[in-house]
Amino acid sequence: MTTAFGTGVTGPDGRSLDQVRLTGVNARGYHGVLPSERRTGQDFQADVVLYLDTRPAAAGDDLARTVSYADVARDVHDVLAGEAADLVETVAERIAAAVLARPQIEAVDVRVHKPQAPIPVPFTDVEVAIRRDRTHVPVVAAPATASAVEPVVAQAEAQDFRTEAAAEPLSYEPYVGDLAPQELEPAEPARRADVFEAAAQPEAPEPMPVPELIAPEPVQVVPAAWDLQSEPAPAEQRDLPKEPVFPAEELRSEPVQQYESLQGLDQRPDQHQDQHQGQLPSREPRQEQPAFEQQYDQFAQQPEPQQGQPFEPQAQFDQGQQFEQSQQFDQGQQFDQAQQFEQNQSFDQAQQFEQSQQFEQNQQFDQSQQFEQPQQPQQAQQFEQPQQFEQAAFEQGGYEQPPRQTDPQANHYDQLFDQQYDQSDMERTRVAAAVPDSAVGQPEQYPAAEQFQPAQAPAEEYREEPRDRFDEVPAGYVDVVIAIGANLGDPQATMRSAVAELDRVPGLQITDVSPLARTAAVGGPEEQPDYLNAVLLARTTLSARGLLHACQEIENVHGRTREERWGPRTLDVDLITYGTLTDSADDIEVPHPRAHERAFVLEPWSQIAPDAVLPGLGGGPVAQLAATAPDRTGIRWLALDWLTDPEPEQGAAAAEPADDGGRTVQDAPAAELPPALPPSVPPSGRPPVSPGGPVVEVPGGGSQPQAYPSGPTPGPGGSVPIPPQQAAAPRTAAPAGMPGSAVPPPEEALVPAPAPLAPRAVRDTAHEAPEHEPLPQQAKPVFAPVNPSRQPGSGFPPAGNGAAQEQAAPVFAPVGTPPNGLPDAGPAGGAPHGHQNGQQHGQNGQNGHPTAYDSDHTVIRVPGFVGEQRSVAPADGPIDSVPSWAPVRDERGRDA
Ligand SMILES: Nc1ncnc2c1ncn2[C@@H]1O[C@H](COP(=O)(O)OP(=O)(O)OP(=O)(O)O)[C@@H](O)[C@H]1O
Ligand SMILES: Nc1nc2c(c(=O)[nH]1)N=C(CO)CN2
Repeated sequence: MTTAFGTGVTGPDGRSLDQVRLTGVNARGYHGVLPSERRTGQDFQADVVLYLDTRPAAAGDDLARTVSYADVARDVHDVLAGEAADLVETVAERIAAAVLARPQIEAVDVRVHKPQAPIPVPFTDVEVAIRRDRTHVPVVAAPATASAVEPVVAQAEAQDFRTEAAAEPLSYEPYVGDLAPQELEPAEPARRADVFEAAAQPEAPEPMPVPELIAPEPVQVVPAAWDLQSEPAPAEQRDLPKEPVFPAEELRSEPVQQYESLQGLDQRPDQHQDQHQGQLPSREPRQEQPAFEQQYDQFAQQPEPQQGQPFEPQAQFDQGQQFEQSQQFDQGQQFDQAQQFEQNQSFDQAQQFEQSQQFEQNQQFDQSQQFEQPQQPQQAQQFEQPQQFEQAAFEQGGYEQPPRQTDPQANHYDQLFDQQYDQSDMERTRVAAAVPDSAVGQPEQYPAAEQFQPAQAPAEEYREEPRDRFDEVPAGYVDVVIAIGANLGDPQATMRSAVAELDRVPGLQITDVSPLARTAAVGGPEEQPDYLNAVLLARTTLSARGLLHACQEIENVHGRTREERWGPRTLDVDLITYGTLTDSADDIEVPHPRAHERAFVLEPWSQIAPDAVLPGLGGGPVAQLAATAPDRTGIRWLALDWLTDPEPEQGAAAAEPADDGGRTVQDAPAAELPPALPPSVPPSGRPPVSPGGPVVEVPGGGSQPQAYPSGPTPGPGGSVPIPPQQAAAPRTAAPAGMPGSAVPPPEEALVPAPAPLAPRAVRDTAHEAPEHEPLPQQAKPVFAPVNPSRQPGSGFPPAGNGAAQEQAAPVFAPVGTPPNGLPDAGPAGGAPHGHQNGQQHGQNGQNGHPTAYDSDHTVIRVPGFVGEQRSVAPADGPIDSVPSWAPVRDERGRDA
């Protein structure tokens, strides 16, 4: 957000006002939408620039004629630490209101920072910056806690400098301006702040002025929590000259009291006297209990926590705890420092005692947080994880890849696996009976229980209360990453189908689909066909376990069997990440325990999320992990338009190798050729088709015709018809495309395919012959929505509208050394190579290798991932890892 922060304000006389700048006021606040933010709080910072005429104060060298920055700081701090707001914007507005309650101040710039915001990607800060003045007034009133009472001298002389205005310690009021004019009360006429208006009488305080744009309509004033003590301070208190004036103790938040306590500012004369007599000042009961104090109270009422309940000690969870402990330790340190500071202030013993009590309280609160985790494992932790992960990453000095660790769950996982394969029948039954989470009392809708036909009654375990964090249903969407793979049957068709089916799972939305990778099998029996792999980005409101069950159900629908570990399969759907949750249970572990070492997951993932970071042990930047994964050389190619490419004609001749001057399949060393995939046995019931279609780039630069039977040819306009009655077909556990199938054939969900298709821009993640990589002239999105009902906002590029597609074409710009002879890049200055409408073949690079965007714009080679690994993507980001010309923004305007 940009603002004119600190850029100057003209005063009533047309001259620039002076500025008092206060930066970096910070406090732990409880603002935010997420429950965990409300519960645990986080650091907030604020900067303010006060615009006023400082001449009166300077002339008399008199603090009373200006504003005390200490008072302002306290107010700012009080807002940050005070009543929780959902939005940073509201916090900024409150600060502005508190500041402008001082009549001397003509305008204020406020910046509020939320550097620990729960954002699951690396970031530095979230900042909201606003400017408010006497005409563009804050949309909330000043907090009751604001030090709005000005010294008498300042008030008396304010008129000379045209700065008087109401200074009552008003409470915040909900904004009822242009947002909800119909709710305005006629009895509450709109008032405009006017710096020339006389200050309100103390005995009859005026309401906080509201913007003039407010229509005189009825208003329903919902008292904010800030209103709890909104009566004006008594006249005596307001008139106290040059004395620090504080809101009643019960109105001040605990952090504010601590702050004041540290400053020795919270002691009233009588309290000082008490302390000098060695007595502790009694604490008045608070009417407004800070959130963490409530938590403390709750904790105090709870029984002694039992060790190990309900989580098993897990390495990853321990790690999470460490992060939290380090946070707590930090807090503790702050309090240690605070204590020392107090001691340095040589306050009397009574005060120190009180403060040490506070410190103890805090320690107890820390403990309560710690023990709350096992007792209240749901919800909170899920959202705390991002913070913990972020925090840990920051503490480590960025997202440097931690030393690779061997799978800490290996034994457990192996056991689990053996069990599963020993009892594969049981496993099938269990998965089939993995009834929706609605059966465990959760509001999940996938899939409706009655639509299942489990082989046996749902196991008792599924009727239990949520067992662990994997059963938590999130309050909002959680970003997830799902990997799919197949090497039996008709892999591409199955995977297309799976994408459609996943997107149709209620509570799950696929937001992006990676290119399709052809990969050498990793692990399992030696003689195994190549896999096709892809990664899906999605967001879900399902619990992690609910989502895994949905994935397994789709595996089952496609005839997944488990005969041997890592054996060939018709479909594998793995849950790679669930937000930044890192945890494991008997039946589920996230992140997927082997994701960090699997190029067949990491490489497709990094293609669509170059900045993605895999959380957890062994995690790190996905692109970096991909570049070093042991199986990276097994990545054969990436197909771009695999979701939307038209089905090759029956019996079509194998695609001619591109006339690209590169080696053809015949030229390629046999050892480099990917093994042929087995004959198709499509589970979808559609007839197999002969190979043909996209050119496959093989190690060493050769090409080979290759194809997988896929969906039907799009109709006119590139759309694929969707029979409505089938689209609404009920879900059952029958195979896709069969009568009563739970899963409609994939084509039903593929709509409408943009025609003609062109490849999505794909990052070249390696550095092989970068100078010869051409710039595709027009790259367009190749992925169409897989569910027509999910329209704008679903994250998919616009579909079906040729013009829209045209406009959405990515912008290309040079990010490295331009290829020889290429003009400056840009939307209109692309390389002469490339293609249009998917008809031209990619041109040959000057080194004799085919271009990165190959024939039919369907398949790209993956230099560096085939043959010898030539380079490793640098740690400092995807842009640097792109060797030459490459898209810097994709069709959605995102960085590529
Ligand atoms: N994040 C996860 N994603 C998928 N399965 C998981 C996950 N965590 C635990 N599992 C468990 O792993 C079991 C085996 O899964 P599956 O048969 O798909 O393994 P695989 O795909 O052959 O091997 P791998 O787990 O190495 O990918 C499943 O029954 C499931 O309960
Ligand atoms: N290339 C490749 N190899 C694998 C895959 C896979 O999806 N692709 N899945 C496995 C178990 O999930 C084991 N090995």
